[in-house]
Amino acid sequence: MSTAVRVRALTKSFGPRTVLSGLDLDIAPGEFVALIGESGCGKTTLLRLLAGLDTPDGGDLEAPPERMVVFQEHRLLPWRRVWQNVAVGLPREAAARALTEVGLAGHLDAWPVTLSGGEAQRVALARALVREPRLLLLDEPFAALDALTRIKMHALVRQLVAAHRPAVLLVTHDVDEAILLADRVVALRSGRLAAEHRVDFGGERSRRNPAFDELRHRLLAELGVAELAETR
Ligand SMILES: Nc1ncnc2c1ncn2[C@@H]1O[C@H](COP(=O)(O)OP(=O)(O)OP(=O)(O)O)[C@@H](O)[C@H]1O
Repeated sequence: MSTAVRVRALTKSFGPRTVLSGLDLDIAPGEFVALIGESGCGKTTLLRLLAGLDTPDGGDLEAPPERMVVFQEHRLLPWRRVWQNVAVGLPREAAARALTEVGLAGHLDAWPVTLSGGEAQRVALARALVREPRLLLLDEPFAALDALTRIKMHALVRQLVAAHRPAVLLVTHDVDEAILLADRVVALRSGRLAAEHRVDFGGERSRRNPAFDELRHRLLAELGVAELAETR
């Protein structure tokens, strides 16, 4: 497959509520796509379809079977130690390597209840990446974290994705997060992709770069909230 994800004319309704109505999306191998859109527009619905957790009503959807999801909540099993959560069916050494990569080499034998929110999400990332997925689906994985932890997680995700090169779909409310992490940002509105932007700055990818602010403003305008965002 020359694309990791290929979606055509995808439709999904819940009872009378049409959530996705003819959505097209391609994600190339190793590409990082961020999906933004207002609450309830169908972001998680699309992610669940790509994860195989739900079935579409119509259209075509191709996604690799080697796919892993990280949710907003860590979903660790409380009765398994950290390494056992990461390495279900794999040797302890595989978990140790993955946990070292996320900075938790010292927590292999810890119980999930003893972890901070940020640490638990690191374990969730290790659990996903230890399987070397071709597609990594991230559903607001940092939304419940405090701002400082989120900054650290952004840096970690950039590092992990550069090392493992999965295709990534990140669902987020956070336009800044989308621009900081993704190769391409797509906006979902009225059941379809309403806009897309390649994040292709000359120079560093940071809030200090004027191109960052320019793209941020365009995305907020496309989501219909630019003026509200400017007048806080
Ligand atoms: N299993 C379900 N049964 C009925 N309605 C559902 C179901 N799952 C989602 N919906 C509805 O579909 C719409 C889209 O939901 P979805 O969770 O995909 O939105 P979202 O963009 O991810 O929202 P948020 O950003 O708030 O998480 C919402 O109106 C939601 O209530």
